[in-house]
Order: sequence, then C-alpha cells, then structure tokens
Amino acid sequence: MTHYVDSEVGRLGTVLLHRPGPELARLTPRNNDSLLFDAIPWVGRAQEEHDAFAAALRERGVEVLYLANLLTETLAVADARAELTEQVLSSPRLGDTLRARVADHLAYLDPAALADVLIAGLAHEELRISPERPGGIVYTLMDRHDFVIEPLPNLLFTRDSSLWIKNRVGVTSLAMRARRRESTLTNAIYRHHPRFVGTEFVYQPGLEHLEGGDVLLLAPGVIAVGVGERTTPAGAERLGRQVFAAGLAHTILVVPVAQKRATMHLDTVCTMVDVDAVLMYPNVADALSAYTVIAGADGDDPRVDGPAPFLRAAADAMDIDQLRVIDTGLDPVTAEREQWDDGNNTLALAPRLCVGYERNVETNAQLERAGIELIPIAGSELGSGRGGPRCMSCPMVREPLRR
Ligand SMILES: NC(=O)NCCC[C@H](N)C(=O)O
Repeated sequence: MTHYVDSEVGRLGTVLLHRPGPELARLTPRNNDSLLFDAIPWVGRAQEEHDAFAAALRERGVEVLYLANLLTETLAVADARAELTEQVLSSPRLGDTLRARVADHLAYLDPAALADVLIAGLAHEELRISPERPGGIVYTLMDRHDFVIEPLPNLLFTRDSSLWIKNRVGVTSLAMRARRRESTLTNAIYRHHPRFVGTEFVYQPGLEHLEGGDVLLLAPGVIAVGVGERTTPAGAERLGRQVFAAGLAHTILVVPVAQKRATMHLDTVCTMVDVDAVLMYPNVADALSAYTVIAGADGDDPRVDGPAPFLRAAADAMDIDQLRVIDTGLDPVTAEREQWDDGNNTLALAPRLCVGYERNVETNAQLERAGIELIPIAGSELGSGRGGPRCMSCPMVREPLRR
C-alpha cells in the first residue's frame, strides 16, 4: 500500500478522519476552555454532520479511514497495547495506588473498549473502586469532575496529530496540554498497524512543537510552515532539516502567524484551492511574510533568506508568476466572521474542487466566482472546536502533481 502526498490539491485518494464520539460528551462549561472548545457541542448532531462530511468524500471516490478503527486494530498487536497502556499509566498525576487500579481496569478491556478509553478518557466515577482495592489518597482527593484519564475531544482534528510528506509520515509534537496525548495514538498506529508496516518517519513526537495545521504542501518540494501559537520556530527548523535530509523538499517557507486563537494554525488563514491559488483571509494577506529556507548542498546548513511578502516568496519558491488569491468574505467584518467560522479552512479534493462549511456564504460565493467548485457541508456543531474540513482530515494519498 503506497501512501503519498506531495501537494494540497492533487486528487484525494485516501484520508484519515475521526468520527467524534463520547469524548465530545466530556465537554462541560467547566472544562471547555482548557479542552480547546468554544462551546458545548450537541454530540448527536456533530456526528450527523461528520457522517455527511465523510459521505461527501466517499461519493467522490475518496477512501475514508477512521482513526478509532485503526486504533482498535492496532491494539490487537501486543506490543502496541503494552506501549499505549504504559503511556497512560506513566502519568505522574496518578501515583502508585491509583495507577495500579487503572492498570487493573485497562487489563480487562478488549481492543475496541480500550480504544474507547484511550479516546474518551476515564471519568472519576467510571473507575470501580472497592474497599478491598482502594484508590488511595489521589483518588480520594480527586474532584468527582476530574478525569483519571483525560479525554481527547480534539482528536476530531486529525490534521494536527500526523501528516504525510510524499511517502513519509510525520507524527507531530502537539503544543497544547489538552492535545499532547493525541500523537501517542497516531504514533502507535503508524508503527504497529499492518497497513503501515515499513513506513518511514519524517517527524516524531517528543521533538520540537509542530502541528499539521501549520504545514502546507504548496507544491512538490515546497512546504510552508506557520509558526505561532502551536508550531515553534524550532519545530519549523527541525522539520526543514528532516525533509531536506530525506530529499522530500528543497524549500521551506517559515511564516509567522499571530499567536491568537483565531489564527492558531496557518490553515486558519490560508488554504490552497488550486495548483496556483489560495483562499486567504484578507485582513492578514498583505501583512503575512515568509522566510525562505533553502536546503544546503552536501549537508551544509540551510540558507535563510527574507523576510519577504508571503505571496511573493511562495510564488518564487513554487516557480510560478504569482499565487492567485481568493478573499475570505467581501467586507472586513464578514471576512472576520467567516474566518472565525473556518471559511478559510477548505479541504481540496482535486484542483478547483473543495469542501467547505456551508455557513460561510460570502466566502463560498467568492470561490464559485473564481471558478472553484465548493461542496458545502454543515458544521454548526463540528465548528465549535474551531476547525473546518482541512483541520478534520489528514490526507494519506493524493495523486502526485505533475510539474
Ligand atoms: N488545523 C487546525 O486549525 N485545527 C483546528 C484545531 C482546533 C482545536 N480545538 C485546537 O484548539 O487545537
């Protein structure tokens, strides 16, 4: 099975999604901020919206893989099960007594039930504690709203916890505490699931912070990396070194993005909709700059040029006259509203064909006017975590772009 992605827009063949489940039901007004959601989603409706998203992809011939299924299959491999169990048990929050109780609890779960716990976490009252097997001081002092194992409601955004560059997978190093454990799951899947046997890695968890939402494959050999709230300059440098060493790219554009929730990743302000066109938030488009990092010859340090305006630097690196820009919204206020609602965050299924949230009416009209076909999906509940179709998808196979 060959997984291969060298652009943002080559015809999509296979994509990794996560259908939201019980982990979303963990969100309450007490914890939604720390779990990185702006509202409390209606879980059933979010699932319906997600099923419609997956159906839209399948109708266009895309193979949809679900993370929970891959995880369940991975947990049938003894080494993977041992590794993932060990990882949750190693949390210093637990202490030895509670750790032993949690270990007992996990040991009896079949792979599907264990996958559920790794994704949805374990609430205080779900751990059966008896007088013969007490939870100790840690369990006693826990608030009943605390989690013994924290849930992963942002697993929905599969874009961020792994990425593919050509035939290599990168398992990322997520910046926010609420998301760090996500990459233990993707790491285990790519290392142990039979589908991925022999796959080489271009990034590993534990390295400098890097999230997939910041990585845009502008053209074969040219990668833009946003640096801001989630990806650090050191993460961008590390990715650059690793892709250069593996011969996966010749140029990295390092693009500073404001460290704000609305612009947490580069793909919240810019996504590609054609081989030479981006959908971009006009309130930042002109201010966005890029440093061009070019692979050194024979292991020399890479060369860093710039800063230059992002659109100019990108066109030069891509070896095209210019990168066409389609604006989010029409006027600045609509643009701001629609950027917040992930109007920029489209997923391309092929050049000039993409999926976007239906609610971003002006942005979608702009796309149509520019000759881009938009497949609208509902996202009133899905969007409460601040992510759109690109964030909710990790392409594993795209038709290579011919240059
Ligand atoms: N690539 C993306 O922009 N992903 C969206 C992630 C949303 C999630 N609630 C987060 O704050 O990390």
